[in-house]
Amino acid sequence: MKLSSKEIKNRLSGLNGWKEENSTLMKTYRFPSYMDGVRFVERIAEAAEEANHHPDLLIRYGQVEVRLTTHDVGGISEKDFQLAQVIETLTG
Ligand SMILES: C[C@H](O)[C@H](O)[C@H]1CNC2=NC(N)=NC(=O)C2=N1
Repeated sequence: MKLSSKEIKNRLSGLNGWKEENSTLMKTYRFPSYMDGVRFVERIAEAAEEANHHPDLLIRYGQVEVRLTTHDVGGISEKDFQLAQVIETLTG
């Protein structure tokens, strides 16, 4: 269930701006306003509920940090990459 570092490296090349840090996928998204970031977080939360897979989210002024890891397996799994792909579609 946990992906190897080789698999993670390969999968990361298909994602824009994501990186691995301490067995977590992470990306920082930037927004013109604080509320744009909040609205982005709301869209992520809906997708997370849909997937039953939940990221850690940090809302800052003008940016949102998204961190994904699979607690059940203690590392990065397929679910993390799947949700990252979905999150990439939510920025528009
Ligand atoms: C029972 C278990 O908590 C659920 O299957 C889901 C909920 N959301 C989750 N989110 C994340 N990031 N990791 C999990 O292991 C996870 N488990």
